[in-house]
Amino acid sequence: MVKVVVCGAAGGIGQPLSLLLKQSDLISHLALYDIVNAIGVAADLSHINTASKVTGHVGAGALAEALQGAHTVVIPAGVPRRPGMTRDDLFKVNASIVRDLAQACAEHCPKAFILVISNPVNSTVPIVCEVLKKANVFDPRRVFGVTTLDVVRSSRFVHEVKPQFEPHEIANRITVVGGHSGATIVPILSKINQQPHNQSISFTPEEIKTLTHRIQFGGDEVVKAKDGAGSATLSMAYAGARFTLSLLEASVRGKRGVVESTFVHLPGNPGSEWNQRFTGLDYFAQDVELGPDGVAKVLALPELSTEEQALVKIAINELKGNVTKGVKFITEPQPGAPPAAKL
Ligand SMILES: NC(=O)C1=CN([C@@H]2O[C@H](COP(=O)(O)OP(=O)(O)OC[C@H]3O[C@@H](n4cnc5c(N)ncnc54)[C@H](O)[C@@H]3O)[C@@H](O)[C@H]2O)C=CC1
Ligand SMILES: O=C([O-])CC(=O)C(=O)O
Repeated sequence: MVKVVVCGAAGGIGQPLSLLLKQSDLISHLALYDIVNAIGVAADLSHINTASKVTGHVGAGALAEALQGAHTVVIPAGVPRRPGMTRDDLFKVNASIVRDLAQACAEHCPKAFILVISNPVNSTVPIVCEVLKKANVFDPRRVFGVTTLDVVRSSRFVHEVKPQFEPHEIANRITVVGGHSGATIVPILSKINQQPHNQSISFTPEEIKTLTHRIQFGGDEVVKAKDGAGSATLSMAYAGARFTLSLLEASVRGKRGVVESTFVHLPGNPGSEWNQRFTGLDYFAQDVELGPDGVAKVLALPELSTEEQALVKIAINELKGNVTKGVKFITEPQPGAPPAAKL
């Protein structure tokens, strides 16, 4: 029975994510932190007749008490995109929000699992890792970029092309590698097996092209449809809850064989050497087996088709810049950049 903290809990993702987490019997205390409105959201959720206690914490002065004793911290804090923006455009605002939350985690719950939802994930995850390294509390097994929405979208979109395959049955069988923005999102569609029949799903080259593009730019579909009112929140809450609960199943309940695609720091993580050599990167999303301490094993990339190899090459090139930008934000802060808030 564990304490889970949601930072950014009053937001578009934070509220439905907290609602989904309130349903889990693995969580004994759900602490909701935000700079606004978290007390009201907590009061509302606390009337639901499931086991966990819910508390609300508002403002930087209340962050320490929210994080104290946390087993897992989920971070959907920060601004979302509007039409015409890239995820990288969010860096300006979200980088310092994530940096300050990571600094507070380093001080108040250095052993907690940290799940980063705030965009741009390709840069915010390196920011968290660098803050923890600086504080001498970094454990690469415990920091995750949440890319589950790419897997969720993949299984839904594949079902729409191949209705004979149920989305929930293929949900855990599609690996998405790379990162979490446009061309860095690479779904491995050449290797989907549907259990229990072990029937493989095959596509025409045109289907692969259309599906890959839709999965890579699924976020833009929602941003456009919401027309200025933000980006994916409900599907993201579903995906964020799925990842959080998978991690709790593996780490708290001791369930074996739990695998999710996620963006992690490769050096120091068990099994990551092959992917590190292949990509030449320190951060990459791929299937990861989860265990009692977080990452139990980074799974080697599957055999890629020629087209997938080309896509991964493009992803690697873009990721290099995204990762470096995040790392440098902590290791080489610009003069005039806002200082870390005292939390
Ligand atoms: N990883 C992924 O797959 C996805 C990531 N996202 C990202 O998630 C983030 C949040 O999106 P939404 O919930 O739609 O935004 P939102 O604006 O609805 O909610 C964000 C919340 O963060 C809070 N916040 C701002 N600064 C904070 C701080 N310093 N500490 C704690 N809370 C703070 C705000 O008060 C607000 O309640 C965005 O960066 C978005 O791009 C969105 C969808 C998918
Ligand atoms: O598109 C966005 O900005 C939000 C996001 O990451 C997604 O929906 O995948």
